[in-house]
Amino acid sequence: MRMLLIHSDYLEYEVKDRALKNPEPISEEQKKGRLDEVLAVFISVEKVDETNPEEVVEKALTEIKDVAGQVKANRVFVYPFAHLSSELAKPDVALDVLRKLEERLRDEGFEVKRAPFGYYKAFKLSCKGHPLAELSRTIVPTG
Ligand SMILES: Nc1ncnc2c1ncn2[C@@H]1O[C@H](COS(=O)(=O)NC(=O)[C@@H](N)CO)[C@@H](O)[C@H]1O
Repeated sequence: MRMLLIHSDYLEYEVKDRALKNPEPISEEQKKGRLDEVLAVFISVEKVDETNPEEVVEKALTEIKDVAGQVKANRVFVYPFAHLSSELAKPDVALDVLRKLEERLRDEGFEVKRAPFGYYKAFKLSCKGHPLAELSRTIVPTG
């Protein structure tokens, strides 16, 4: 899994078109979303993650909690992003990993939104620009 973490004044998105034949079913309300004062986490789930998705979710949770603690963010925006890797996991595995990560972040007390999976989306992001505002993490299952 590849993650790009951007501490932001806000992240907002708007669904434009489907990018997959069968994108995640979404409600009218989910076609637009915004969070202010947020740690935006752009995530590519990778082929290697398919060997142990549960472990990857827990490792991603640990990394996000660590960064959120450092930048003092209590909101997290989970954003499916297929452009951080050339070895993408299958969409059904990727969606399952992202849904589980969203759930575990909520378990840990974060306010969480997840952008819809399998769609082209317009988005606006305001990066705060402090030294820890732009970070990346790579997570690999131990197998
Ligand atoms: N492994 C993945 N990790 C994260 N997001 C993914 C992954 N696979 C698919 N997606 C989601 O599905 C959308 C489209 O995926 S994509 O790989 O970019 N594009 C396609 O698969 C098709 N457009 C054929 O190229 C992405 O924008 C993202 O929302």
